[in-house]
Amino acid sequence: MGDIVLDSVSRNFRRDGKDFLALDNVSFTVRDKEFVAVVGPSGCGKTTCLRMAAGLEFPSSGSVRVNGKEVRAPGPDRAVVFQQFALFPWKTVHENILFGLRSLGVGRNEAHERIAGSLKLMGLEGYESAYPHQLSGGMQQRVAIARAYVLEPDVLLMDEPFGALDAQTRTVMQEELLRVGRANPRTVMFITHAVEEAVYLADRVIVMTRRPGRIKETIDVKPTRDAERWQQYERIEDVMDLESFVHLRTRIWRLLREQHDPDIH
Ligand SMILES: Nc1ncnc2c1ncn2[C@@H]1O[C@H](COP(=O)(O)OP(=O)(O)OP(=O)(O)O)[C@@H](O)[C@H]1O
Repeated sequence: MGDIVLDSVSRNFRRDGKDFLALDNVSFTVRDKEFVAVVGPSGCGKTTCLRMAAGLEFPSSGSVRVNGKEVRAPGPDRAVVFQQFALFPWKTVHENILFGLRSLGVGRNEAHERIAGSLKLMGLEGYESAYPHQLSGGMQQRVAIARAYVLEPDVLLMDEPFGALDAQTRTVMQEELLRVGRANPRTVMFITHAVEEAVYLADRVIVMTRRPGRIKETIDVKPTRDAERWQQYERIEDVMDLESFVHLRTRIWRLLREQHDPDIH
């Protein structure tokens, strides 16, 4: 069980000796085993929201709770995947994944089993002894995701995890994440700039406004996905071709474009 609740969260930062409001009274919930994507203009505070759920950042006012508990620090119930894969370059794939398990105090035999399971889940069997520089970007990101999944956290926090990948690899990763999510559902908060990625992956998409970040609208994708049976299509391009998909994507695009930027006339 793991839900994420941001309750009336505001956050001030200081820049050039002045305070500015980065997040303004943001409230949303990611329910247990729900996949929620957050989209919004650059600098609207998406990463700040995610870092608060991770316990790496704190609200100026309001509260952030995971699994009913106020977040005060990072914890093993939450795993974070960042855009830059953040693997240890001097450790093998196996050792990179083992690192988190060791700090959880998982015994040797169990760790081996769990690592083997997570490598299988991410299609990385046979790469246990490879070093990150011997892997493609897509494979490195799969290791980063395997490393998060192996901890069996209640909550996965993903900040533009596919942002650094080329378009083709990104597509494959999106399909894989959907497959892994079906086999092994988790509560996921997923930040992206890519509207299509959000609609393809998420049960709900939260659209934020330009700074100071507020919630503009929340779009429910799951009812459409279920009613139109998107899951019968294996390939992302077949889903993206559906009228129901295009409709939701366009709706989110409009919400993002509607936002008046006071700096641009
Ligand atoms: N530690 C910090 N100190 C000062 N300002 C910060 C800090 N962290 C974030 N900010 C500012 O807060 C605002 C929101 O940043 P954040 O990274 O959350 O936005 P974002 O929506 O994730 O942006 P992007 O999509 O470009 O990654 C930005 O103006 C950023 O410069």
